[in-house]
Amino acid sequence: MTPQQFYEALKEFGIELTEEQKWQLHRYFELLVEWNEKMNLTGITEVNEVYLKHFYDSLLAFLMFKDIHKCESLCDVGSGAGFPALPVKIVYPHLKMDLVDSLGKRVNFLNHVIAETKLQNIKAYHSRAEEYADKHRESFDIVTARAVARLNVLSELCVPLVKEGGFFIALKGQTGDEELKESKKALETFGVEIIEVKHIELPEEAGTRTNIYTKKYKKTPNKYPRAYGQIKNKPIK
Ligand SMILES: C[S@@+](CC[C@H](N)C(=O)[O-])C[C@H]1O[C@@H](n2cnc3c(N)ncnc32)[C@H](O)[C@@H]1O
Repeated sequence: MTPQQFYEALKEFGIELTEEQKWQLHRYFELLVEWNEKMNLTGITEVNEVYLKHFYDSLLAFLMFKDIHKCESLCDVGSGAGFPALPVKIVYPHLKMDLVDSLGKRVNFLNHVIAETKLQNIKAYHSRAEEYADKHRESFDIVTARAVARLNVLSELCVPLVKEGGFFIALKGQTGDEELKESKKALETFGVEIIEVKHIELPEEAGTRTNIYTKKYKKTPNKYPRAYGQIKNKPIK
């Protein structure tokens, strides 16, 4: 997907990018490739592949989420090199965003991209998500994550951060349905219900996506999230 094809694809969702937004995405791409030579950020560095497998893939779940304009804040757990958070922030600049990652070097990269692309009301934090919940419990309209952990583990990291009435959106690949089955109890325990599951084929046979949308209908019990060892070794079943 060339950048031009990417712009056209967004138009199908009613989004016409400004020159500034196009520049922000391109600058982000350049920094990703540049920093990737010194540290491990991504295996995908060819321009058309980045626009498809990182930018478009990150955005799809949000382009298809009609409540996005009603939401004000978003937390991306395990942002890594910035996905899905940074493309989403560039396209939806009204969102106030926190990016959380447990790896300090990646957080430095994220804050560098944020400064270089002149994004406002967004910051990356060096923290484990389960510790971030100490001070940011029930704080965000949307909490999201891509490629961080299986859903039963991921939901314990993410859902405590979601406000009552807010959304936890998990970007999943082929194993999405199987992960959903094993996570029914966990999702209920942490206080969210499934509102939609979208199966999508990426263009150019780039893979299948299962994007899972849940809504928080009650507070997460205070004992969650537990310490990571417990979350990982004894996920709710
Ligand atoms: C495979 S990368 C995925 C990065 C990005 N979301 C993407 O889709 O390209 C997983 C990231 O999650 C971070 N991570 C894993 N467990 C975490 C936790 N408990 N809290 C915060 N970050 C975590 C890792 O440091 C890593 O950067």
